[in-house]
Amino acid sequence: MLKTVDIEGLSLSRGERNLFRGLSLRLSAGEAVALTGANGAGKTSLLRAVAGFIRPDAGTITFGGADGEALDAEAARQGGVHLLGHLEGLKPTRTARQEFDFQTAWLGGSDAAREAATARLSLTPLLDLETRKLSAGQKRRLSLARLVAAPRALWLLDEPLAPLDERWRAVAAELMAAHLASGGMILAAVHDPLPVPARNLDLGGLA
Ligand SMILES: Nc1ncnc2c1ncn2[C@@H]1O[C@H](COP(=O)(O)OP(=O)(O)OP(=O)(O)O)[C@@H](O)[C@H]1O
Repeated sequence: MLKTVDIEGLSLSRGERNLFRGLSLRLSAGEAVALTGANGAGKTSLLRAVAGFIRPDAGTITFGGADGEALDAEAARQGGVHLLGHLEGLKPTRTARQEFDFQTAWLGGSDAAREAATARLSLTPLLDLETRKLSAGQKRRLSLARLVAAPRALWLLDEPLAPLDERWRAVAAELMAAHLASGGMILAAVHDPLPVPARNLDLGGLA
């Protein structure tokens, strides 16, 4: 079970440009960190590096288990990490139900957890719509449902509240609080404060 994430001396570039150097961060069970910084500072890139989609120029990202042992990074990412990006990764002509069922089956969610997620995010009226017909906030609810349907220790969230209205921001806040209370971790790129207690890591302005 994933309990810690250690980022040590991380340097990341995109194209020719270095985004940051020597970044270190330790995240433990029950903790949230809000990543802030100017547009283009590298918040999304850092989330994608932790998820394993971008290779750093230097530094390490280590995942730890309950006894403090280092976990195999690929296995930790496969079984312990959710990345919720602001592009929702939905195929436009498939229905919300097809996407939700496909994604949660792939992620290994149980039927009970899937039903709980559908109820919590009030997805029933949306499930038969093609995803291209969903609003930005409705798409985000579909993505948040994944987090409930397939529990994983580390949530990497890219501007999770941005498209949500007040009602669904409150629900997202409750989901985050419950996740932290059960020993989960959150690393979130935000321009507004996270709705749960969080440390701040500021990536600053453009390099
Ligand atoms: N696939 C890519 N190839 C080359 N450069 C990229 C790529 N993706 C992002 N970048 C660049 O990397 C830099 C950091 O982008 P990133 O999306 O990580 O910033 P951000 O801090 O999340 O910004 P925002 O607040 O606007 O969401 C930007 O200058 C961006 O143009």
